[in-house]
Amino acid sequence: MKLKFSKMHGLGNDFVVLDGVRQHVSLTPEQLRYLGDRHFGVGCDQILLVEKPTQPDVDFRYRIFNADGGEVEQCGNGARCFVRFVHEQGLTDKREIRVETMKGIIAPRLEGDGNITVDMGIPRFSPQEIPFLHDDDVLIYNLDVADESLEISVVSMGNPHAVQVVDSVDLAPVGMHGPLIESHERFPQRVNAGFMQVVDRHAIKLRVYERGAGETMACGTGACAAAVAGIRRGLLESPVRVTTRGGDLTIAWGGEGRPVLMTGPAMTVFSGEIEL
Ligand SMILES: N[C@@H](CCC[C@H](N)C(=O)O)C(=O)O
Repeated sequence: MKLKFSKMHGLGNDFVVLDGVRQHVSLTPEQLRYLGDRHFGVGCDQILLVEKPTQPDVDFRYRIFNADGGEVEQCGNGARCFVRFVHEQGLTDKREIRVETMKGIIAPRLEGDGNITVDMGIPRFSPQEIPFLHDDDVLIYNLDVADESLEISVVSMGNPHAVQVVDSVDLAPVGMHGPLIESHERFPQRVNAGFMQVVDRHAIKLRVYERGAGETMACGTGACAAAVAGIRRGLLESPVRVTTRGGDLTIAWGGEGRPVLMTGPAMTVFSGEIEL
């Protein structure tokens, strides 16, 4: 089977994007891992699949697979690439679209300057919604990791995040603690581990060890989760500039019960065809 794809990225968080509207796409976990493999396949952090919607009043269905082959609920940088892709491929000419994901509707909008703003939905914090095994619903939890007690905040942006404040993102033990947090027994569906350094009340630096992909150059939902956790903890005010290893995102949040807005770029690198 030959499959057409585009290679895209949002701040270096890279994707293989597939048009499942005009071609039939049904991939096994092995085929997804092959597409994601940087040595034997195309190489990416996530594979994004554009499909026809299954609900009324939405334009597309958006499915996301980590490089390890697992399907997940949400991907922020991917959402911006999704909009760029459906425009470049002539699948729509609407500047604002409504997209169905595993965990609800998101609404990305192509801005006049070429950036994309995505309404990422309302963040959730209760342990059951993450899911996170804990009886209380509090702002900061202690998590035992490698003989240390880390202070984390938990946020669901549709997908699960554990965010901690560090003195320096450059010195943070992302490679050592990241995988231990990702697979911690208190996160039954695993988790994305964020390490945020507060620069000032409107700016942070962020590194994220992503579930199913390892540390990425940037994580859109991770940026939303970190900004929201920082605002709830009284450390930050909206809007927040989030500096990742791949560049900057702007995150705006109006507080409890309000949606998070994420703004940033999305790029196409090349298109190709691969035999599976
Ligand atoms: N890179 C993404 C998040 C992708 C999914 C994540 N690894 C998960 O397993 O939840 C983003 O930009 O949000």
